[in-house]
Amino acid sequence: MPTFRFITAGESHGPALTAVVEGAPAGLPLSSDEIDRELRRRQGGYGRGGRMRIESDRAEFLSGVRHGQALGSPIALLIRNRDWANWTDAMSPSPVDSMGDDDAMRRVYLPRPGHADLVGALKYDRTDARDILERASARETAARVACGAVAKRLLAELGITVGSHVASLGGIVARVPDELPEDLNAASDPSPVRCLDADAEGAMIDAIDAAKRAGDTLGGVVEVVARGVPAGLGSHVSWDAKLDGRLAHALMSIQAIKGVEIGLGFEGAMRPGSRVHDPIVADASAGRGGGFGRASNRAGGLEGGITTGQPLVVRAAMKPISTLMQPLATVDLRTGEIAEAVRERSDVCAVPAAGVVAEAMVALVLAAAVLEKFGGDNMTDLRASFDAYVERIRGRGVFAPR
Ligand SMILES: Cc1cc2nc3c(=O)[nH]c(=O)nc-3n(C[C@H](O)[C@H](O)[C@H](O)COP(=O)(O)O)c2cc1C
Ligand SMILES: C=C(O[C@@H]1CC(C(=O)O)=C[C@@H](OP(=O)(O)O)[C@H]1O)C(=O)O
Repeated sequence: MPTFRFITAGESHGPALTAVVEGAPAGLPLSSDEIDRELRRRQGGYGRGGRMRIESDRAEFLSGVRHGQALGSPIALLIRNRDWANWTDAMSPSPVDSMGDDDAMRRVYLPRPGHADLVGALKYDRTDARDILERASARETAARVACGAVAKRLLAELGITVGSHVASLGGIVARVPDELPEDLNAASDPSPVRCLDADAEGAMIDAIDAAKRAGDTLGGVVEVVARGVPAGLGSHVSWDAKLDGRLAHALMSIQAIKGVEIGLGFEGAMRPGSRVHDPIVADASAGRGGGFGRASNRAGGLEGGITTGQPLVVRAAMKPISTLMQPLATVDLRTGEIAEAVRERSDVCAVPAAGVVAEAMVALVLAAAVLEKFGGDNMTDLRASFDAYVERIRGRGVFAPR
């Protein structure tokens, strides 16, 4: 039985993105409509550039699904790039004769600080940074979101949901209610910046407009919350089994994400232990004959790399977009001469979209952890194993939502 994993391929302006998800159990209900809904969510958000007006992302199943259910074989997904029609020469896989036609071939010699242009060109021995940026581009996150939709469907079958909201943008912090809405996405999606605070939303939109006028860009922080996660996913026994580490890796791998927090995160480092750890309390509702409850969830649903049964709360910090219309200094890759970084069509802010991508990555990590613990090459066996486990830990008084 292969482990649950995924891989993506595709350049930003190539013909398509492709992805393969391996290890989804047979019988998992899957529809391209459900994947397309997630793809649409990722394309939205105030502050995105002209490319999102060209694309209208849709996923096609090429393998692994029949009559609306997974077969247990690798699921191959295709998302076509509409913009490809404008790039067929510049991105052609065939050799080109006119090596001198830089404009037609859209070659990039002026690397942008903050993008992969310079380091990639040096490492891969390229003079044209387009050979690097095409793959470094966050266009790839469309494929991640498609894979994440498969993971979300698997989790939903077991009563686990994953949602997100924008916690801050351009330094403007959203006030959030003490109790986050049960259906987080239903509350955050209607906002153009996917934020739960109407006052902050207006200020965030103004900040994006001001950044755009100034030729500048903005970053922010997104918060992902997974509900219905049973206690016991992940493990303390080895460094690479710890779920907190696996989540941090998955989130940090998203383009432009530079920080990850779990629960209180960095705030916890400023407080004494008495105001950080979550007291263990007797909770009759948690299990037969009394059980173990928690007075708070500052740990964000993880202790020792293992889920506690409380909501999983993780945040990811996104740096501002690196393509600036008032460019920073750079050096020409051909000549070594001082120059200004290339100006390309670009987003001003993509924090709302990054929240949707972060949800996908969290869902993929959780789905892998679920399948690791409960196995099952088909949904019937997976459900039976999951239900038996939930029943057992409830019997021990451990809180296990379902
Ligand atoms: C949803 C999303 C959209 C992005 N859009 C752009 C963009 O339009 N222009 C840009 O320069 N960077 C954009 N980025 C960021 C770059 O992809 C990223 O900075 C680059 O790949 C370098 O990787 P690093 O920031 O992780 O070092 C975007 C990132 C995300 C997550
Ligand atoms: C294409 C997407 O995001 C792109 C991410 C990106 C970058 O440099 O990361 C640069 C921009 O691409 P383009 O140069 O074509 O305008 C964004 O639009 C997408 O999210 O689907």
